[in-house]
Amino acid sequence: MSSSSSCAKPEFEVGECVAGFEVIKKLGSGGFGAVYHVKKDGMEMALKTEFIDEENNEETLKNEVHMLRMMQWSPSFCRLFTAKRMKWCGQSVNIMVMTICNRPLSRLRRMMPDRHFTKSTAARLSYQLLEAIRDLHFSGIIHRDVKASNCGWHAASRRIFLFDLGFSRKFLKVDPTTLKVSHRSARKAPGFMGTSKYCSVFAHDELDQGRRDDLWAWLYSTVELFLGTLPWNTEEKSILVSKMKKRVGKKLFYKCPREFALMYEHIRQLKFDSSPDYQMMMNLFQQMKIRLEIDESDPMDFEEGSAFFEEYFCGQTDSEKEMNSDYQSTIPDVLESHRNRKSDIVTLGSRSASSDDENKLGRLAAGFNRAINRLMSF
Ligand SMILES: Nc1ncnc2c1ncn2[C@@H]1O[C@H](COP(=O)(O)OP(=O)(O)OP(=O)(O)O)[C@@H](O)[C@H]1O
Repeated sequence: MSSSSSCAKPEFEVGECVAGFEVIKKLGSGGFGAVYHVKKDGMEMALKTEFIDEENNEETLKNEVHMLRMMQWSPSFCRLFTAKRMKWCGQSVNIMVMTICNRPLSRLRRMMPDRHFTKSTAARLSYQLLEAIRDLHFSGIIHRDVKASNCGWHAASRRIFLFDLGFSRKFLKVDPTTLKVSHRSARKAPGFMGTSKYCSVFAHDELDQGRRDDLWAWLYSTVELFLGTLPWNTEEKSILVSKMKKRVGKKLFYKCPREFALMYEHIRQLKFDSSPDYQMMMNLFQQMKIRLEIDESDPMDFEEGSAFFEEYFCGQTDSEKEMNSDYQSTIPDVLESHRNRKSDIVTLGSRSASSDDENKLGRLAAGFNRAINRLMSF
């Protein structure tokens, strides 16, 4: 068991000042810490914490900060405002402060009738996620846990941001003498990494992951954006999920725009260290957009002006209400104005909401393996 996940995780209180950032509310928590909505000098941000187990010297956030710093050139990732180590009640805590996103993509999808987006929204979101993955790969990094719950909608830029780089890893290495860059060789037994519902069959087989595996996870996540479900939705056993993935083939895309079958054909022939043809896939998206008359300027299903906005996206979801009511009793009067103000800062991500469409066992296993990997291979 990872030490971070087994050691106590102190909670920051609403109104508390953490490294100069005022806590507005908790957005959710992961295996290694929690994410808070914070404010400083009138600016809203997200603060991610990690309580360090000094005995084991395990610091997942350090890796995430390092990777996010490398991605600051890309518009598909959060801005990193600060990252530091601090003391909190005698404990060492790592924090990073980044752009705050609105609801996670997975929750937005579940708020739709039949839990799927319209073709126009699903296609545009899938394209944006592909752009994020391409940018990450261009920087020499693989994500290893691509899925809609690791994407947040950033309303101001009308983009999705890919977050949670805690699982990510560099796939390139540089020879120190010749300065030649090459793909790292596949490790023999890297262990499972990712989420069973979305990961590639190679990840199920615990093979080392490359760029192709992020694309498989993107493909499965895309199908879910279009259809609201995956054939293995109710299957809990990872081995059976893997079997279903191996069996389903092209049939998976029957109800999706036909261009996805072509992207699938490309992805399925990729080897561990192959370079995917992002441009070819992006061209297929352009073709799809023309064929389906998708207009970039149309509101997304969850944006004001769409047919769904008033009925499905104006209120809070049950899990959001639950998350907010957990804090109700602790909110000091001075912060009451934040809660009452109708603004774009309400209702953001929560762990509890996303957990129902993810394989919990997979997450546990992934958290465990991530801890081991941190210790062994970085
Ligand atoms: N920049 C952000 N803006 C808004 N919400 C965020 C941001 N980053 C993370 N969150 C939300 O905070 C919650 C916790 O995120 P975190 O990445 O710590 O954990 P996780 O992905 O749920 O789990 P794990 O770390 O075990 O994979 C998630 O619901 C996520 O949507």
